[in-house]
Amino acid sequence: MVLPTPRPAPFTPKRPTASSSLNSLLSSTHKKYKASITSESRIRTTTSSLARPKSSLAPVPSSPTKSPSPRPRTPNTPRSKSRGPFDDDSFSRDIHEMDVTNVDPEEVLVDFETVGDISAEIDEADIPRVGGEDKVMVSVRVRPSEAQSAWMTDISTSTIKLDPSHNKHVSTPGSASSFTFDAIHTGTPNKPIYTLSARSHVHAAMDGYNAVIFAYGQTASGKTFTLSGTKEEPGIIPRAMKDVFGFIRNAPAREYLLRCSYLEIYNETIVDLLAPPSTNGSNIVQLQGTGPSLHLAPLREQVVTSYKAVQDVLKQGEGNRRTACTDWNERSSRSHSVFRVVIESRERDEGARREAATPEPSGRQTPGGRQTPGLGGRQTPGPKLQARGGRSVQCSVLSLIDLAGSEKATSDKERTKEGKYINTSLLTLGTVIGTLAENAAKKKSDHVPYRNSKLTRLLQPSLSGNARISVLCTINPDASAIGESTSTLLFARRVKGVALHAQKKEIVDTDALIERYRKEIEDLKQRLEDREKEAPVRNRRLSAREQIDESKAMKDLNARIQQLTKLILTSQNVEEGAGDASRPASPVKIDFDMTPYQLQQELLNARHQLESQATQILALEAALLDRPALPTSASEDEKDKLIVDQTRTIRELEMVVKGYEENLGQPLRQVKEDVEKEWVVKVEEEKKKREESERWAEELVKQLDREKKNRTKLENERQALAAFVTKFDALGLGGSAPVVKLQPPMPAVGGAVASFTERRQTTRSAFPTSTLPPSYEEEEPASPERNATRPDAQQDNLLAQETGDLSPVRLGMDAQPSLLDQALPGEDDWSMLNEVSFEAELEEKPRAQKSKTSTGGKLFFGKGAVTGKNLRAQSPVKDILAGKENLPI
Ligand SMILES: Nc1ncnc2c1ncn2[C@@H]1O[C@H](COP(=O)(O)OP(=O)(O)OP(=O)(O)O)[C@@H](O)[C@H]1O
Repeated sequence: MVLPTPRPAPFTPKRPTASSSLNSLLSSTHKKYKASITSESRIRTTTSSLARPKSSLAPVPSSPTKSPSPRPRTPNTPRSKSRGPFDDDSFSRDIHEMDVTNVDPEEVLVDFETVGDISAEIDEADIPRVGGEDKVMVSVRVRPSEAQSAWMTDISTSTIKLDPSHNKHVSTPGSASSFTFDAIHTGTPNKPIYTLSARSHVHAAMDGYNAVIFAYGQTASGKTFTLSGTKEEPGIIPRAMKDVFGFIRNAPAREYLLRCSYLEIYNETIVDLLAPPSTNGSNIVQLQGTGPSLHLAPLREQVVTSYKAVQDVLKQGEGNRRTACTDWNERSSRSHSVFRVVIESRERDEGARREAATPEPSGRQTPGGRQTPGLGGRQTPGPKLQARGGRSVQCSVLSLIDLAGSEKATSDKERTKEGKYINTSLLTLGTVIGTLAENAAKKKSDHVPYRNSKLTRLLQPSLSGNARISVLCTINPDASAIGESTSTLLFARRVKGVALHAQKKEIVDTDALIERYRKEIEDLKQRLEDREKEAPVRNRRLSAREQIDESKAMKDLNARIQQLTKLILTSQNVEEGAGDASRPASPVKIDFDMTPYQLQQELLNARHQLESQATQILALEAALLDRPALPTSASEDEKDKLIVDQTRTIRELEMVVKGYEENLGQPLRQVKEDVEKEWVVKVEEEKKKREESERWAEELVKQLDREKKNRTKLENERQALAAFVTKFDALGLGGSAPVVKLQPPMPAVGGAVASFTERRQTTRSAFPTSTLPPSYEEEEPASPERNATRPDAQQDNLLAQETGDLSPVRLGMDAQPSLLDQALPGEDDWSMLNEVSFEAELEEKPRAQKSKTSTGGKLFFGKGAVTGKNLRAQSPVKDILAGKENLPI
């Protein structure tokens, strides 16, 4: 019975830790196990533990540690951010703030001036030309290990060979032979890896060639460490991007436009790592077209103008990458990741260079009124530089690829499934590379199965020759991994055989948009100039409000001109290291494959941003106008001169003001005095008039009071007389006529006049004409005949006697008709009435009765026989009656 050979223990990299607390936590868990992804499990720790060298090699990574993680995420599940080489406090900016749909490529150009001072960052070492331009550059990196390395390396000859002591333990074909490549790397530092194995390719990309750098190797062999690195030991990607800006810095004759995208191939699905994670698959990228016209859509690209912007992009992409804890690697990449930089560049024109040399006060205004071309076509998403004046635009793509590691079946089902996809695609890559190498070696053109995997399809344009390629093969030096390492080295050897024939891609494109923008700027400038010329004349005609509007319109024009001409980043305002906060939001995302609705939304947002920026610009302009005419750094002489000038201006203005005062002051004062006098007279007149009116009103009030009093008195008199007549009748002095209870009418407005008229007519009919006062005669001549003609006269008279209506007072009232009939009665007339005292009369009543009894005579009022003498002696009423009524007494 053959016992199964025990499976060699897989490499268990020691996890470098950044914090001591985390370190102590992890040091207690050196056991290997599997776990699913969590944000914790994806924490990339750094290298304090790497400082534990065993020999000349750097310390070995620790074993994976258990993480209480939930299940791995599905491709479309939004993933949380993890800490990685690009995690930094400066990454705090939300990537969505940088979304701008409509990016003007001219506005995001980077050139040697705009890139800032990066001298401290650039490795000035000569770029080694290893590998040749028609061959793939292949380097091997041996990861440090705590265990004895199974491989012997000779860095000077770039050779690696399995230690002969292990030959007897392995049966992998070819493992015994030695391998020679372009470079062999050991140790932890990433800088030599970049300098020797990547830098020339980055520069080739900047020169207009497509370039691909990818890391290939067994899981946990150090691919991600090599490409991304850590914060302390940045990998190829961050170094390459710094170098890109350094390259621009050293290329004063050209200007560049950079666009980044970041994607991963997970379980044969291409996912956009920069698109917002979504559940409806909107971040799934499709491969469209074939061969050289192959492109990815929809793919979000971000225009970057500084290294800081690149860091933001990397951070977002890293946060979205799928990693998981496996049996071999605590944070294993479960996908192939591709970071792409599209580099467009063109020659700068002479005018631009000259103007750039003398910085404009308005910042990065484009020299010579640089035209703003539109965006590129859909075929190449994102903004495209436009060729200028027949000069071409170079376009190249730098792809930095971190392949997932080949691995054996794991104890986790999910990881096993992922591993299957990973291994299949790596196998296909191997096959494709093998075929290409064989075709190159044997000058054949056998079918290359690019289509067998997404990875090879994606790499097709590069692998088919039109790219400079650098392959970094990472190996685990442990004896337990000799099989995988040998396989990696064999792959590397095959790759070495692939022939390349990379070509620069140049576009000559004379897009009319440039002219359109240039013309718009010229038109706007002309309009502004015209308005400025007319301004003094026009402003005299305009109201204050209109003048404000006019000045706003001019400011708007100015703002638009500045917007259009402010195009190119200059060395003064872009910093390669820390980024430039004064720059417009950058990097700027472009995705022309979004739905129209999404594009509209982004456009709307961008417009809002533009508006608020325009407002800011206006405010800054205003502040600029308000600032002192001299900078604070101006020399004392200049300041003195300015003060003298301004003093002179003030004096001149004072003289002008004085002249006005002298010439116009006196006449104006005279006019003012005249007007004041005139107004004083008018005011006096008006005062008098008002006083008169007030007096008149007071008089009226007084008269009204008197009228009221009189009315009250008259009413009292009436009531007294009514009582008197009643008593009179009750005494039987009214004859045989039955006693009729007096029912005096109630006073009413106009009622006195009506009563008076009625009584007058009654009286007229009752008295002989001769006894009537002349007024009666005049008004209506009374005669017996006439009376006889009045059949009702007798009856009226009788009725009057019966009702006692012919009272002396009423007759008196006849003489003094009514207060209401007189507008303003004289004082004398009223005094007569005032003298009438009914109380006194009533007091006299018993006396009158007594007299009547004693004399036995009759007491008549009206036509009765009562003597006027008695009445007059007893009451002032009787006097009135005697005097006014002219009655026979
Ligand atoms: N040269 C090196 N020096 C120090 N540590 C290293 C080196 N190479 C790799 N490591 C460490 O080894 C561990 C695994 O490395 P890494 O994640 O880069 O492997 P990988 O090949 O990307 O794995 P996978 O394919 O599973 O993603 C990490 O903790 C990393 O820091």
